[in-house]
Amino acid sequence: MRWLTAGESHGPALVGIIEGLPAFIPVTTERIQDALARRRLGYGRGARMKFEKDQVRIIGGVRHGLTQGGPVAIEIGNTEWPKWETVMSADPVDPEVLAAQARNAPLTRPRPGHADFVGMQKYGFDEARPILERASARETAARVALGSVAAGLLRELGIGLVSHTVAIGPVSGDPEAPGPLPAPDDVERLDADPMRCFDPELSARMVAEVDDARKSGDTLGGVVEVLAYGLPPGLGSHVHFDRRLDSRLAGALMGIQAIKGVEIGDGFLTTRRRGSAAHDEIRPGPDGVVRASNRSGGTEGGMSTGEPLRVRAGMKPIATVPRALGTVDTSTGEAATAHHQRSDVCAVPAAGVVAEAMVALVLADAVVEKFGGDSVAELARNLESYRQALPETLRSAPGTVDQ
Ligand SMILES: Cc1cc2nc3c(=O)[nH]c(=O)nc-3n(C[C@H](O)[C@H](O)[C@H](O)COP(=O)(O)O)c2cc1C
Ligand SMILES: C=C(O[C@@H]1CC(C(=O)O)=C[C@@H](OP(=O)(O)O)[C@H]1O)C(=O)O
Repeated sequence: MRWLTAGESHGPALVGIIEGLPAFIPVTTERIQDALARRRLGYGRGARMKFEKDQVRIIGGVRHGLTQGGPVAIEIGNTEWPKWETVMSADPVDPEVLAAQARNAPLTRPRPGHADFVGMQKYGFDEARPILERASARETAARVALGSVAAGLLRELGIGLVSHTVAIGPVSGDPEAPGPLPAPDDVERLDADPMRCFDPELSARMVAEVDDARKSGDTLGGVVEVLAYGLPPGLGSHVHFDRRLDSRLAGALMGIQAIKGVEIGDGFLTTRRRGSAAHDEIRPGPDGVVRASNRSGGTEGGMSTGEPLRVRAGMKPIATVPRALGTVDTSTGEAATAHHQRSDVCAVPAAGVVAEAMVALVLADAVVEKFGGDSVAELARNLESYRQALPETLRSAPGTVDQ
């Protein structure tokens, strides 16, 4: 399976293409639109989330609500395009017409924490517009659209995903005593929460933190967690670094704009424990082998164990800080303050939805790789025969975790 996105933040549209998925995955415009609406959720986002709309058009690979086995291409049109038609025109524009556009003023005060400055150095531009247009996390809309196709395949195999916010800035629960974990059935409840947080009391403290940051002209980051239930054991492999499921998940999550850390299971917390309190003991159970805990987060040796997958991604605070940061004006070499028009105060809840999409893409890839098949039915058959072929003493009975 492979996938690709194209498009700029203020371009006419984003495009995503995914190839290598079987036929008969349910995909509709409405489903993709719903997935994209979830990415716009969350307290702390800026004005752009309100006035800009995502317009979904499936342009290949799907017929009558089902994939056909060929590449699926999805276009996400941008309703703001008419305002940017000249500034972002693909074809050459009369320099006089361009000069008259206030929106085209050269961005020569690169923003620290963005791709602006190093992008200008690397690609040889004398202003940041061509860099920031592609670096913008607007691109994550295309990933979420593709992720919804991948999640559709996983759903057909009984694999369900959910994401939630676990920290905003310094506000988080007790890492040693986490509350109950959400399940895929909790998605609606989570989406209704302003921070997409499972604990209402914690959510209220997160909202207060966002309000406080906004008041002081500042921004926030945080941590999201993605959970996947119903995975078979054995996705990924121990045999090579780039076949490990944990390494593929970490790469995919680090590939989201502003993600600075990834943890699998208890992650860095595990490093503070002794070995006797760090791993998940294997026990015989009435319906198969069970685990005493799931500290590993559902992977061992780079493979899924069959227990719930639990991965976290840490997002740095939004880099376009209203209380503008110091920079250099590259047209003069003088000290200056960075460009700031508007920005999100906090986009962590949206990053959770993007992280969920990235995990869905990695898992769908790993499932297709292990079980193959050109139709969902063939893939499901292959998965079932793998489960059935496991001798009794090697069969897991997952979901028994009591941390
Ligand atoms: C969903 C989402 C929304 C974001 N919104 C903003 C924003 O409004 N302003 C901003 O400065 N950065 C925003 N970012 C982060 C920037 O895209 C990111 O800081 C930039 O790409 C540089 O980060 P990097 O060094 O990790 O690539 C957002 C990121 C995500 C995932
Ligand atoms: C448009 C989206 O996110 C944008 C991502 C983003 C950034 O720098 O990454 C900066 C903001 O855009 P602007 O600077 O134009 O206000 C966000 O609104 C989106 O998520 O759809």
